[in-house]
Amino acid sequence: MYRRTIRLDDADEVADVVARRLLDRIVELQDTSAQVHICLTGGETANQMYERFAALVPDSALDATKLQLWWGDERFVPATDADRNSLQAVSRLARTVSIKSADIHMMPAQDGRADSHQCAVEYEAELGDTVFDITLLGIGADGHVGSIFPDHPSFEPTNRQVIGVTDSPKPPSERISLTIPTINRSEEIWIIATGASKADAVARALEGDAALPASHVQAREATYWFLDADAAAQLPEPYNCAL
Ligand SMILES: O=C(O)[C@H](O)[C@@H](O)[C@H](O)[C@H](O)COP(=O)(O)O
Repeated sequence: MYRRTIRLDDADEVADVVARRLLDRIVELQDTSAQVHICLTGGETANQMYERFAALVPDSALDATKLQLWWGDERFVPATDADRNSLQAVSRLARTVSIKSADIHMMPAQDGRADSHQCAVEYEAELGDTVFDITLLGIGADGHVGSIFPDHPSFEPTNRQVIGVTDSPKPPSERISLTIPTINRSEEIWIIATGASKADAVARALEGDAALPASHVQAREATYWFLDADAAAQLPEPYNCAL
C-alpha cells in the first residue's frame, strides 16, 4: 500500500499525463485480466483527460471489449441532462472508444424515480463485490471526494456501499455517491487536482486532516495524487517530487 504525489505544471499537463498513464495501465492490466474495472469521476480536469484519452486510443492496443466503466458519484438529474458526470465522460470517450452499453454502469438518473436513496440501493446491487482496478477521483476545494462532503450527513459512517445524498453543498442538491470504504475497494486510486482553489484541501488531505473526506481515501495497492503547480503550492518540500 503506497502513496505518491506527482507534481506537474498545469491542468493541460495533468490531463495529458493521466490520460497516457491510464491508457498504458489499462492495456497492461488487459494482458492478464478478462475485465478491467475503471471507476470514473466528474470534473473539469477529468473531462479534459477523457478527451486526451480518446485522442490517444486509435494508436493504442486498448481492447475496449474488456472495459467495465463505473462512477464514483452522479448528479441525480434527468438522464439527458448535460450535468450528468456519466454523460460528460461517455460523450468524450465515445469519440474513439466503443463500449457496449451493458459495460457502462451509469448510476440511475432521476427520470420518474422515487429518490436518490432508492437508486443508490439499486446501484449497490449492480456493483456487488466489484473491486475497481483504478478509481479516478476529483477533489473539491472543501475536500469533498465523490459526493461525500465535509460536515455533512453524506460523510457519516454507514453500512451502505452507495448512498443517496440530499442537500448537497455543491449543486445539484441531490446526488448518488459511493461511500469512502467503497471508493477504497480499489487496487489503485488516482486523484486529480488542479488550480489554486484546491491547494488548501490538497495539503490538509495529504497531512491527514480527518475532517476532510479526501484524507480518508486510500487504495489497496497504490494511491496517486496528480497535481498541478497551483494545487501543490501548499505542500511541504518532501511532497514536491517530480514525475
Ligand atoms: O459531481 C460533481 O460535482 C463532481 O464529480 C465533483 O465531485 C468533482 O469531481 C470535484 O468537485 C472536482 O471537480 P473539478 O475537477 O472540476 O474541480
